[in-house]
Amino acid sequence: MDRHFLNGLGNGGPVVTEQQEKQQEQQRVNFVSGQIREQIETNRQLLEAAHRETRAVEQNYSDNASVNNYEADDTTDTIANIEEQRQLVARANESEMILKRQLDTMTNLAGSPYFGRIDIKDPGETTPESLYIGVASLMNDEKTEFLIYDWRAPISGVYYNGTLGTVHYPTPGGTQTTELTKKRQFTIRDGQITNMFDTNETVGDEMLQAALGQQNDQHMQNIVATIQKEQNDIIRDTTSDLLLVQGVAGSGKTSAILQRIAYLLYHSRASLNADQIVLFSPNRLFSHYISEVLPSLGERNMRQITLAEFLNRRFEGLDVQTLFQRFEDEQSQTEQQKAVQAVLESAASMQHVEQYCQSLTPNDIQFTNILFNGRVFFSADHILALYQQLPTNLHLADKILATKNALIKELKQRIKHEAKQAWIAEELDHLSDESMLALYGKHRPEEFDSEDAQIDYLSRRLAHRRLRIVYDAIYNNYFIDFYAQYGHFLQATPLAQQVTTDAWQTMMTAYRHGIEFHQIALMHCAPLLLLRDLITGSGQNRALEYVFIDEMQDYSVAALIYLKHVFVNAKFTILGDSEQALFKDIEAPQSLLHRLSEALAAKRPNLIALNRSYRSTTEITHFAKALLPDGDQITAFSRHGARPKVLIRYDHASADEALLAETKRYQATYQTVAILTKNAQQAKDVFQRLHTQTELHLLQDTDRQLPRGLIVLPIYLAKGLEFDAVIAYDVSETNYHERRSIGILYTIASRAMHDLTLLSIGEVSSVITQIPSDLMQIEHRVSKK
Ligand SMILES: Nc1ncnc2c1ncn2[C@@H]1O[C@H](COP(=O)(O)OP(=O)(O)OP(=O)(O)O)[C@@H](O)[C@H]1O
Repeated sequence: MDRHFLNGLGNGGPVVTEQQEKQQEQQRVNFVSGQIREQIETNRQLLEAAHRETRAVEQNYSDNASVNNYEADDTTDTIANIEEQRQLVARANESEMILKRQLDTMTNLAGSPYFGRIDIKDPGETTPESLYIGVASLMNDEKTEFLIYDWRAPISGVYYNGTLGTVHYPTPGGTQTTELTKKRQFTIRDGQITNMFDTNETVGDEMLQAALGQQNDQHMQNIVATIQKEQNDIIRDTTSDLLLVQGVAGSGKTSAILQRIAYLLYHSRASLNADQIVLFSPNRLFSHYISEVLPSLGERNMRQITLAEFLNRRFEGLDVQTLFQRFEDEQSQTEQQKAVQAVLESAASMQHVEQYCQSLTPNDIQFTNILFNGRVFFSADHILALYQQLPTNLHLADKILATKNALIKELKQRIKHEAKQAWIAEELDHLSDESMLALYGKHRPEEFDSEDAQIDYLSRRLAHRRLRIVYDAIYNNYFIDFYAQYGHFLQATPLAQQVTTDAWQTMMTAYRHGIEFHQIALMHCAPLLLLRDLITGSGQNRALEYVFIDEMQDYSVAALIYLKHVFVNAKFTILGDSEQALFKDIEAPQSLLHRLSEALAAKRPNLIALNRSYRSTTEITHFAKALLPDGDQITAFSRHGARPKVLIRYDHASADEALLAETKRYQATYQTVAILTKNAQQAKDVFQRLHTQTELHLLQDTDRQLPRGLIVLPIYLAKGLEFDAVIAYDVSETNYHERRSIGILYTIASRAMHDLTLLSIGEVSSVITQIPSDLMQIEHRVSKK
């Protein structure tokens, strides 16, 4: 195989027909597939050898580690030896992991080695060179040439971005210019080219058509073969410290950030690993849904957490209201309650926290007694006195730290004192043999000169153990009651104009009441955590490099500010679609960027808007966008299907009948069919009525996986997900009459890839009846006569 064949198909030679060209490309695929197979074989043998090596080293390690220390004279040598062995095991494991990863990558490449080809002619060259692009790079056996370029290589950017002609691409040495003379796309399945064509577009629609026409399964797919230009801008942005992506439903926001993570990991291999990246995802189902994308690209998954999990970890012992509960509760909120919530969740409220902390006087700090066995061990007054002795010019957090250190010092003295008390002597008398043996630690009874010395030692050890609980309380800052402190903050905060004194008072009472029952509403979380962190000078994570937040419309500005405070060194990528706001009103992307840049003190903010919707058929997208007052900017991808169907029934029995018939019809064609309801109660009701008649799964917020078959779930659990067919349950005016019904119905409609039915029990919601009727098929009447 000569180099010209490998890298110069169709370049400069005699004119070849399309058929011949396809044959030549197929030959190249065969050649590359052969190379991959060979390399897989070699790798497999290497992996087996590495595996044997690891086992041997591990065996050796466990033999050595179990040496009886008591009998060995040279314990230090043994420890050093064990440490050396441990490192050997770690290294052997790592080599095995690397080989395994290489093998996985090759296996990924085997059936479909690449999807793109670009021909480029560098300045001064006469013939172009062909580069083939796939999910990972591959060199020939001699390691002299790239058979496949990784899609993330600098030159590969040209495939996604450039149209034919002069193009530029970044390299470590600066921007390079070259001429793009050809761009070719392939679909290769099981080593056979099934589709191939040249294009001048970024990535032609034909490939995309094929990708989007497929049925959905339990996992999201990677999109590297068909990344679109704006998505590519998101993926390859390495400079912004705040990248705000505002994209309409189904525009590929989630896809783009996952490929972005793969891109960042590739480009900062030496300095960045997957553990330094965290994605805040909307729910656990979503985490599972996207979990295969990065592994399919040969990368480890980033960390994933939901806001609820994050908050629960920080509010140990408290039951934090979830987004879902809040959504449910909000349906019965008064206007004043909404106003109070808006105030607490604003950037201004976080500023108030800062100001409050700056001007906090010693007497206002809510010091609290530290108890031990039901008695006051350190009194709040004593702690205040310690605090007041400190120099006044110290920062609040430094003073708290100094107080903490002073308490720990006192505790050490008190341990000596307590060790001499009767309660310790008594406990010592009643210790079991086993506990007593443990209390000796590394000493042995015969080592002591006298019984007194022995008892002294044991008493101190026991007192130390028993008072550990006090140490932990000091260490964890339990000498300040942060819940009371926050209550004090609420009391001290100037009342916002839009809020009445009564409403504020009611909120404070509800807050205190909640705390008594170990509960806290979401709106209090960000200000309270910031307050606690500022007072204690803790709570920050400096190691994280990238934070991704999906579905940002569900986060308050206060929550985002808090996350920025926590992940102080991280670059933020925030994705959202204000149209899908389940909780808030819609906001224009530019003004949002402005507001966020200010709130998060971003130095290099960037906004990328995605207006093309890929998920749904043209008909579904046209219907969904018509629901929105400002949906004009949304463009549909041209892939056709049936118009959404609106079914109207006037009683539950006939509605259930229609629902069943519709699910049967969809299940005959599709893999994933979902009934989406407005809230959890409705999902439960549907489940209870139908599960005896058809196999149906009810999903709840504790679920982590999407089961196969027909499912019913409230819309907030379906955030970020997609289904082949969706049935929106009860889109009647009674069910959807408030303003925010628009966002909810839009989110429901936009979950459907191929088919959508909306079932109304009674008169249809005016959100739907106000749109042109030719966008839907109506069965029965839209309104009662
Ligand atoms: N460039 C692309 N090539 C192939 N498929 C794509 C592309 N962009 C998006 N898609 C597909 O479109 C669907 C929607 O993408 P994704 O879930 O990333 O959108 P989203 O903007 O996060 O949606 P939403 O906000 O509605 O949850 C997915 O099935 C995804 O695979």
